[in-house]
Amino acid sequence: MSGTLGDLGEFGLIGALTERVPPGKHVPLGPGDDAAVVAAPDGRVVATTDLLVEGRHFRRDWSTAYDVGRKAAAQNLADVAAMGAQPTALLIGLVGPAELPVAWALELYDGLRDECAVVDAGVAGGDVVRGPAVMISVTALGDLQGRAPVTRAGARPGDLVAVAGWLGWSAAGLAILGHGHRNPRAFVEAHRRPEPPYDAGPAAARLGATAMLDVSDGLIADLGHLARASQVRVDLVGDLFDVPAQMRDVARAMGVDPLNWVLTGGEDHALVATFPSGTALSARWRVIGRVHPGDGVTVDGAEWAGTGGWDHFGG
Ligand SMILES: Nc1ncnc2c1ncn2[C@@H]1O[C@H](COP(=O)(O)OP(=O)(O)O)[C@@H](O)[C@H]1O
Ligand SMILES: Cc1ncc(C[n+]2csc(CCOP(=O)(O)OP(=O)(O)O)c2C)c(N)n1
Ligand SMILES: [Mg+2]
Ligand SMILES: [Mg+2]
Ligand SMILES: [Mg+2]
Repeated sequence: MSGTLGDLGEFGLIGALTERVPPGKHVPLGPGDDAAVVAAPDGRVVATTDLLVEGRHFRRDWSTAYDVGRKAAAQNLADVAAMGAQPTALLIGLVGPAELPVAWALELYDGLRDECAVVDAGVAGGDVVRGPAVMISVTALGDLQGRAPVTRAGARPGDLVAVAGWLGWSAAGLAILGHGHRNPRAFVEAHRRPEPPYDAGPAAARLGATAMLDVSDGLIADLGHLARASQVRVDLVGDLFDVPAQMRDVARAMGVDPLNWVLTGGEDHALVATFPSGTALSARWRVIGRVHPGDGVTVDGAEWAGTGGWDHFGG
């Protein structure tokens, strides 16, 4: 569809967007009324929201609208999975200038639709408003399917710390884009379109995970939240992290330490969980450390010097 949001008007835009995204099987009443109705068979709903702001979370010259849509959905669906829940539906707030091409908004919705399809979720509704920059607000809902939520607060001394998914790939991709490059593609693609290991979330809950979160800001920063909530120390074992050769090569060319990307890079939305020692973990979980009495996050017993990850208002 050609033209801009200004050409189409608010209700034309809503019609064009909602036509593109099926509400999905958990939504008996989707877009079109004052609110959507989302099924929650066991009566406990997980709800989470994240904002994406142009220039801060994405750049339109670095990512296509489709990729921004995939990432906006992924960032929120990963939070639902990190509670051990099955995602059911998204609510989308879209802010943009009247000059924004309609095609950009439609492609954004194609990305939202396709990422939702990975977890069998849909888009239940949203809002559109004119504003100076593109901003996307995503609220995700999920179903605990009768399980207790896996919070950040349940880790106990002696537990194993394990990760499912990627670490450092998105940060490497961001660094590559920041240097004005587009290659190696694998990292740039990982930045544009993260692939959270969604089904590992409910699987971890079934395995008896004591705490869990997704890595959005950086492993050390995010584990810091888990350590604080659980009143424990998390010790990571450096030798348990294997940095891929290709990541080492990129880091060498930039004169940086690739372990920094792995330990403090966000936006891969890997799931990190603690499990009672002796838990029979499937191959997708890599053990990276252990929980101890105390506080904070250490690497090989030593405090991590420097920032542990992204802070929107940090120095
Ligand atoms: N403006 C806000 N009002 C209320 N709660 C908030 C606000 N911002 C963040 N939170 C809550 O603080 C916690 C940490 O937020 P955040 O670091 O963004 O989590 P995540 O990385 O999983 O998205 C979450 O439980 C979130 O709901
Ligand atoms: C243009 C651009 N600059 C910088 C970044 C890096 N970045 C932006 S936000 C962020 C952290 C994750 O986003 P946040 O809003 O904190 O999500 P949450 O932790 O709430 O899931 C990172 C690493 C980016 N993705 N794009
Ligand atoms: Mg958040
Ligand atoms: Mg999170
Ligand atoms: Mg954050």
